[in-house]
Amino acid sequence: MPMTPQSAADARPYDALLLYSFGGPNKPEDVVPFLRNVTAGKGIPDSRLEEVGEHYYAFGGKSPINEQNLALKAAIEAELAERGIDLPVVWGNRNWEPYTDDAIDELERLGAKRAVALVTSAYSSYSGCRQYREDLAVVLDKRGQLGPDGSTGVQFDKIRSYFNHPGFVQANVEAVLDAYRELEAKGGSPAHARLVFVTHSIPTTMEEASGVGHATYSEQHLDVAAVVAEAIAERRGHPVQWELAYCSRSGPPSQPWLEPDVNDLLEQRAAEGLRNVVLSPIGFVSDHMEVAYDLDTEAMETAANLGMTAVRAGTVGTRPEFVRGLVDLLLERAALARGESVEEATVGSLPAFPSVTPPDCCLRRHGEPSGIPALCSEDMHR
Ligand SMILES: CC1=C(CCC(=O)O)c2cc3nc(cc4[nH]c(cc5[nH]c(cc1n2)c(C)c5CCC(=O)O)c(CCC(=O)O)c4C)C(CCC(=O)O)=C3C
Ligand SMILES: [Fe+2]
Repeated sequence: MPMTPQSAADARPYDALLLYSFGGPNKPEDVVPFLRNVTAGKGIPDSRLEEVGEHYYAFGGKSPINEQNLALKAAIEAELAERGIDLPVVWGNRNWEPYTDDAIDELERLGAKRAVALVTSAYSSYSGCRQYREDLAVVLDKRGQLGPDGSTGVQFDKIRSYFNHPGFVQANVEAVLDAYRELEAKGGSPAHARLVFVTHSIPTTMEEASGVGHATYSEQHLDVAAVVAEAIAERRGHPVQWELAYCSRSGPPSQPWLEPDVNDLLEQRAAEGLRNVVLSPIGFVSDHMEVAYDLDTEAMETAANLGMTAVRAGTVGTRPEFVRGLVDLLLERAALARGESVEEATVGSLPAFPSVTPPDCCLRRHGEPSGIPALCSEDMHR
């Protein structure tokens, strides 16, 4: 796609970008209300909530996620300016300030009629896709701005799940290469290291439901992992053994979630004689709390106790490959909205995911419609 200043108008028909994220607490008093927002009606045991609360308190009650989203917003704004695209970026979160409702207020203040949402989850599942679309619908409904006949409110489209977009994948490759250098500097042995990709675990029921009309959540990760590992082997000039592990499990013990847990995997591999590990958190886009606690605190401690030399690769954060990719995705979505045919860039073996999803895409579990409409779906005519 040519990135000349002439393409400056090509964000049309959009007049704003909504950077839509999870949110997190900024101070100790925020922690409990934040956790209540996250877990409303999700059956997370109190014991788990107290445990997660402690993770936040251990970091002064402040999650890094909000500052990371502000940094990403600034990086996107800089990239838009660089390309001569005049499009305001508004930030909002599902679970903390600025809330979805605040973001829509802001969009209205800016006079936006049609916005495109960029969700800070790269992969498709209920948690990374539909839940965001449902929350938008719920908030619009509360505002009296949701209806099959169109509405007076802001119209939303969504940028497709971008786990297999070249920008996201290349940024991960660079981050993993940096980690290999760090392993070497720590006296480790990169050629013998296992590359362990890590993502957020989800219930197996959510995993199954994530595969309607496209590859499932775990299949999406396996595809990205294979591409990244191959690129690392090529760039470093030695074979790379890799596998996928999960972190941040919650829910009752009786409910199966995706495994292996990263800590269990490290124990097993250490017992088999593995000594060098590179952890690559491909499931997360920034070094937020799940990375800071579950990986940097817990998994790194597990590795140290096992006598392993381990490093954790960075997340894509504001890496230039990622930020440029996001703006490419925005322009691609805009061209689709204008009815133009565009090449939807991907890497790996999976096709580009739909930006207008099938009605039953990414339910929490199969055959269990949430009863809540979800925006950016084929059955939502707005
Ligand atoms: C797939 C996925 C992502 C990755 C995609 C993405 O990056 O968006 C993600 C991200 C995040 N998850 C986060 C925090 C939490 N997630 C929870 C709970 C849950 N997450 C789930 C899934 C995911 N979550 C699931 C299936 C649950 C169980 C409840 C339910 O079915 O919905 C809970 C409740 C307590 C607990 O169970 O841990 C908390 C506090 C934060 C903020 C971190 C910060 O503050 O820096 C972020 C970015
Ligand atoms: Fe989560």
